[in-house]
Amino acid sequence: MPIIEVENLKKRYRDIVAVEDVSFTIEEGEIFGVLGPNGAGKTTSVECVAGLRVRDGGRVSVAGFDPGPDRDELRKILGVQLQSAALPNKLKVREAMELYASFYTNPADWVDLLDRVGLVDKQNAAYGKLSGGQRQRLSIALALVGRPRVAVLDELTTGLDPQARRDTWALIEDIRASGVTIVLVTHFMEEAERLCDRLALIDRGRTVAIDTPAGLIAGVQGEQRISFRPNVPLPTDDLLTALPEVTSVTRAGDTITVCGTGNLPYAVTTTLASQGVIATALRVEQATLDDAFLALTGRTLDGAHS
Ligand SMILES: Nc1ncnc2c1ncn2[C@@H]1O[C@H](COP(=O)(O)OP(=O)(O)OP(=O)(O)O)[C@@H](O)[C@H]1O
Repeated sequence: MPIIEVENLKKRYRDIVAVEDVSFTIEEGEIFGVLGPNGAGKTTSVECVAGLRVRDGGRVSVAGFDPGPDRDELRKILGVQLQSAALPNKLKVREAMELYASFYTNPADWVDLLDRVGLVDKQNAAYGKLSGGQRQRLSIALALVGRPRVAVLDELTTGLDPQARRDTWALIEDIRASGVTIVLVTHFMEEAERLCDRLALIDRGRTVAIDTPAGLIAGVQGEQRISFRPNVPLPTDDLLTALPEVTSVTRAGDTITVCGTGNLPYAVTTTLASQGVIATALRVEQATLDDAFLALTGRTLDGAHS
């Protein structure tokens, strides 16, 4: 039974249509990603789900509540970590936690939460003195203080270095393991691929696809590419170009790159082996979510046209 249902959501800001037609359902306990380029309407969509913006059309249900009329009920079950939410620099970590805990009748133990996000030693540090990663982790702790069933996390790892990003991913997996459903807004395909059970791809205010990361990638009809260095020089490319799987063979120095379809790595390596040639430094480039997005929209996730 889905915990969140969004059907034909619409939202405009004066003459800008931010969300034209977004629909998705989220099962309880999922990490559900909302992925798309900047300006696609991701934040606006989840803000409508969280009751922070009033939608212009469509239907939204969160655990049976409509975020419009049932805002107070929603507040009890939904925690939100918003993009670029800032606290006063002088506010101490413990003061922020106490303040947020005071909003709820049955808040989580905030010391325990700080422990989970690795900030228990920073209780007396001022917000302004925290690093980017620490601020993000604090914002997650604040989103969880009301013991939510659903946590909405928006652009959580933007601006973090790779290590802090990986630490945050581990934390999100921990939170899900504790039973919280997570809605993760992101424009990072690695993040979506690594963390999300399912994803909605959003482009120009519309849902263009919903599936698991693997399902979205498998749907890409594009070419595969493999590169290798033969252990002995290949006098001619004919051996490879004759294969039905192969569409092109190019060389750069002693590296050969083969493009094609079907089970290309198998076709190429067995053909080489039959001639006594070993493919060294073999690399298979897999299709990515970016390829899937490009195939669906003609644009890449960073917004560039193909
Ligand atoms: N408060 C606002 N007033 C007017 N236009 C807005 C407002 N917020 C967003 N928009 C516009 O609505 C469209 C969708 O924005 P939104 O922030 O929802 O997209 P997004 O996919 O979350 O992008 P980003 O990753 O850049 O936040 C954009 O064209 C944006 O400029």
